[in-house]
Amino acid sequence: MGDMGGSNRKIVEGPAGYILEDVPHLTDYIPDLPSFPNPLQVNPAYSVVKQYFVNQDDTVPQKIVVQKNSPRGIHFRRAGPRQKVYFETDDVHACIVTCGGLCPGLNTVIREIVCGLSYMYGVNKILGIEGGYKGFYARNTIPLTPKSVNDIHKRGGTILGTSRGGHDTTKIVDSIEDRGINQVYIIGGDGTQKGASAIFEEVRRRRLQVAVVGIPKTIDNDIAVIDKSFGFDTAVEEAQRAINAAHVEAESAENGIGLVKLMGRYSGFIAMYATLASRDVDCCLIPESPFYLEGHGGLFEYIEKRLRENGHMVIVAAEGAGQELVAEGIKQAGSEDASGNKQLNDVGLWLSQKIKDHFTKKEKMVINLKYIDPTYMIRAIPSIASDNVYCTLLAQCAVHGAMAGYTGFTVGLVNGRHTFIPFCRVTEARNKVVITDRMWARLLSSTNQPSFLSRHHIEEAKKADNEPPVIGADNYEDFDSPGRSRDDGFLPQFGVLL
Ligand SMILES: Nc1ncnc2c1ncn2[C@@H]1O[C@H](COP(=O)(O)OP(=O)(O)OP(=O)(O)O)[C@@H](O)[C@H]1O
Ligand SMILES: O=P(O)(O)OC[C@H]1O[C@](O)(CO)[C@@H](O)[C@@H]1O
Ligand SMILES: [Mg+2]
Repeated sequence: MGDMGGSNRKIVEGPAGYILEDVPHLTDYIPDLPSFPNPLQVNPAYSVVKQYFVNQDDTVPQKIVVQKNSPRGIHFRRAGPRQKVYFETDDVHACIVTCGGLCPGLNTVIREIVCGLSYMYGVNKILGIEGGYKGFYARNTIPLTPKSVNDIHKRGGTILGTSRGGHDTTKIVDSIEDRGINQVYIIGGDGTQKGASAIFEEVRRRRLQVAVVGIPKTIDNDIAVIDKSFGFDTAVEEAQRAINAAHVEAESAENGIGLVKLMGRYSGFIAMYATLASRDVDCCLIPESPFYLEGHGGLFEYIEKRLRENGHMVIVAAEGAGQELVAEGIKQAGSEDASGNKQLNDVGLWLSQKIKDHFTKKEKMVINLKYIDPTYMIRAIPSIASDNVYCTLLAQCAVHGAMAGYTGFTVGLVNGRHTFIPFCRVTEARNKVVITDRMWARLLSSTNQPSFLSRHHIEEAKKADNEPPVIGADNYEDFDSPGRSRDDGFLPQFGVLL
């Protein structure tokens, strides 16, 4: 295999078009770092497992639907415990930080990093950084032990607190150095992973023996490459309660319309999956699929049709849907939050008003519209059982990776297997619903809503999705990225892990 990577990418080529997008290792810049046998070899729980350690050469393909002559394509390093570790148990001083918005499962990940470090590797120096990135230099730390985190997975939110903004790379790495921290676990979304990458680059520049590991978090499911983010299933499950309420209200009133707003700033996965799961939704609006209100094929025409046919209807809107229309209507330029994310106008309130104005004033029709906004309710809850298991495996993989000396990576599920993914791959693009994919077609067929797209729009969208794959480009996994565009369109189950 030859190394064909640039200075920041570690790309290894092999026969038949095999490409490994590898992750950095501490020995890349500290070549004489000593290694030690993994203490799990004598751990009674794990020592009985046949072939417990991952083979050094195991990698996971990004694209699993192939033809006979397809090149082997891009692979990621398989996560899991290694025979050798690069930290002695007593020398490990770990810290954990949570950044960005809340997400079900944050506390489970914190708990399992602490328990994984402690029970699997005997580590007992673990600090919680309070209040996100700025906590490194502006807040106190809290010691974390298996006892102190024992019950936290039953609670929503994060026991460490979180924040947006305040990422100062120099101050953060100074604090890491001053405190003698050598393993940094960073839980957060796309912005957080960009921040983690900056910390890793500075750590490498200073040649510190510090492993920097990201655990991807976002209920929007907008992180690239990975199958699905933790907490997503919990959020979709909770959204069902709001949709059910909207349906009950709508069917009990004359021309009842239930409107539910769900999270999804740039990506409509929660709205799409909640709609598909519910079967009571007549129309789902997401940021990726532009819509219009008036005229032939528009939303008002469809609402009128559904009310005449069925007497009631349910609409689900992702918060990022139709933002151009909303901004046009209220002539307001979007502002930004402390992390530089666009702050959205309330599509739910806007749409409610537009629908009421159209039907009651213009069409002189009696309608009863109920607007339900459960956005924060779906992310401020503890994670459901399947997400708890998912969080546990992500946390354990993060710990195994750091102990084995890997750094500058995010742990993530790729085609149902846990992998180490270089930071740049999860930060360079955003995972979005592909509206020319089978999953969106399934949704359109299940709701029977108009696609709101002209033939020209469809051709343009298809062209964009069929750009040839290029390494490092946003879309080269589009053909088979599960959250994004998988042949069967379904997010995989977590039956096969590690
Ligand atoms: N490009 C960047 N470089 C360094 N730090 C960043 C960058 N983008 C964001 N951050 C930092 O990462 C943290 C979290 O970012 P952000 O608020 O965008 O949330 P997120 O991690 O994307 O999570 P979510 O979108 O799911 O709420 C913030 O403290 C922010 O300052
Ligand atoms: O109000 P906050 O905390 O900034 O978070 C809102 C945003 O966070 C998310 O839940 C995750 O990015 C988005 O769906 C939402 O727009
Ligand atoms: Mg984000």
